[in-house]
Amino acid sequence: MDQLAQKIGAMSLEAMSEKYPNCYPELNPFDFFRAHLANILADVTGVDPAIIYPALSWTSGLDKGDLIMAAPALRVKGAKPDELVKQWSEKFPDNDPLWEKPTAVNYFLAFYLRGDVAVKTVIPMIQKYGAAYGRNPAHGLRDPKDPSKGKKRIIVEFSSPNIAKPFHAGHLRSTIIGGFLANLFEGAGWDVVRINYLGDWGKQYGLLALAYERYGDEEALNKDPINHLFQLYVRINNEMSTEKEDIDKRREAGEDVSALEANSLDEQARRYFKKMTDRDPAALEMWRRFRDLSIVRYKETYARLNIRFDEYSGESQVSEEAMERIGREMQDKKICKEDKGAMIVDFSELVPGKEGKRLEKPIVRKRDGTALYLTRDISELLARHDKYQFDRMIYVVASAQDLHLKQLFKIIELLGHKDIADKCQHVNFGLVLGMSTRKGTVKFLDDILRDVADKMHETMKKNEEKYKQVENPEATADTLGISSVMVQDMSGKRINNYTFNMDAMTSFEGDTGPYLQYAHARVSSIRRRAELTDEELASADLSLLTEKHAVNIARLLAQWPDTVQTTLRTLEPTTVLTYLFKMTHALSSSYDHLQVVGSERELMKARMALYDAAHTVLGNGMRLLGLTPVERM
Ligand SMILES: NC(=[NH2+])NCCC[C@H](N)C(=O)O
Repeated sequence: MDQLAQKIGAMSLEAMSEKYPNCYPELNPFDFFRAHLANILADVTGVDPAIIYPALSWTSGLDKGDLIMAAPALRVKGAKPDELVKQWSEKFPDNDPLWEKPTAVNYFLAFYLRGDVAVKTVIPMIQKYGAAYGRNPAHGLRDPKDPSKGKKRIIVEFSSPNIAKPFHAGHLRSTIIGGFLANLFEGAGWDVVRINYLGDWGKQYGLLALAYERYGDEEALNKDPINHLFQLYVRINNEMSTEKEDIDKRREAGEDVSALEANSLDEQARRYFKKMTDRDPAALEMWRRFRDLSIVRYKETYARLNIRFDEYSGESQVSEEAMERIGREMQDKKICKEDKGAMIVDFSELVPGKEGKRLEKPIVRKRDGTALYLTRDISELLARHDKYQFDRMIYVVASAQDLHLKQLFKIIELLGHKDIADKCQHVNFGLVLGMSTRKGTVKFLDDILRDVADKMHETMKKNEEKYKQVENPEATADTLGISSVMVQDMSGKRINNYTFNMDAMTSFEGDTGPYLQYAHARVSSIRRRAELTDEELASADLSLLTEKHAVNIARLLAQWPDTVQTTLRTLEPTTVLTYLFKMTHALSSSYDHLQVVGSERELMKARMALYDAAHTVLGNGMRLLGLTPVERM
């Protein structure tokens, strides 16, 4: 890049990053192109380049240019925007080595890179950075100019299933999106702490222990803890509802039910859980086993999804003392008040207007003195801040809990910690429809992943030739199955609901996981057949890449680091996925025009260098999403 800057007489890279905010021309080709363009436009328009630089934005497609600028964004007074753009495009130099003379469209200027620019800058850059192309450690630095000041710290809390209950679609989405966000911030130079906040506390765990005492099976527990605990959970819950119905009936019939109630499962569970909160060793030991065994199994599933956690926290880990302390503080600060023996937060009295009403009146302590989900979250948030001193914290939780998290953040603010509340963000998402089976019975994540993998395995077997060459077809089918599920999940905006559709997600038609994997594997296969070394690719004569298809692939490759930067703002996996599918479409339409194997040697080297760069970027994008790119399928 530095050489290029010298050759074209542009300002040095260092000067560029001094002059423009978040400008990293040595890592991001578009920063380089933009900075150079802003300098020219400053001369052409007489406007301060600091205003021009952020006004240069993305186009909706390569046919609309590489960058576009709306004239009104430069705030030139007294002139008509459509006339301004005409003047500016005329004044724009004809001989700039990077940019063609811009075209005026209404009140926009559309800028196109010269044919060879993307090809010659981007391919060497990708060869140099490899897996790091697209990363930019500066985003997470406390001081981007001085790495010795250290990284900013972000907590990503995600997945957070409930022990003994099914790992449902909400947890699956949280796992996929959270894993992706953690990767995203890691690549942007943040110190990332991944926390799994398990649902592992409450009366239902007392009930579960009772079930185990009655019907537990040591062997089944060790073999498949998640399923066994779930079976116990379902059985005891059924029993409890039958019992409740019976008591209700008797009560209606005028019977005295107090003795029955005092000995009911519900009451026994409450007493058991009380023992747990009182730290009774025997009661805790049983619960601890359930928790530990469940975590072992969760870890196996997470590993299949390329996910790990730094901390398995959970509702059980919140200290009773801390909750009591904060409870008193809330009372002193008049944030909560007594209501029929319970403690509630009446937001309508604390927060003016509609917002106060919308936040409702959550309970923070029940009549019997026990804490709730919200109470635990309040303490946990503050404890995390003490422990990690985070700069930012993201909760990846379904939009069904929008209100809960709004209440949580507002209470933190009312406690006098607006600074902490401002660092917290709820990243929400919609529902997955149609995931439970017809009978309404739930499915475990492992079962779903196995079903999808089986389906992919069947498809793979249909092509005998290829199938024989795949080293470990089961493992590949598993990877493809997981990709199917993940890509379907990340295809739309997070907030949208979608329907779990096994046929659609495993299809090779359309923008699916298998199609993305296929696009990646296809480039690998060309590379295998071309039998070229890395040195040969590095010395390829890139000026041979003159075809429109080659140029367009390079223009897209240049956009990757910018796409990652945009994603840091949108926090949407679909931003990355949309880019990757654009890439795969450009690749698939290019193959007929850019033959590699069979072309003359120098041309073959140049084209392979281009495809190899595309292979790197596809792989980088897929790994960022949490997918495992396959080389053969
Ligand atoms: N800090 C939080 N409340 N995180 C979300 C936890 C999700 C909860 N375990 C559930 O399944 O609904």
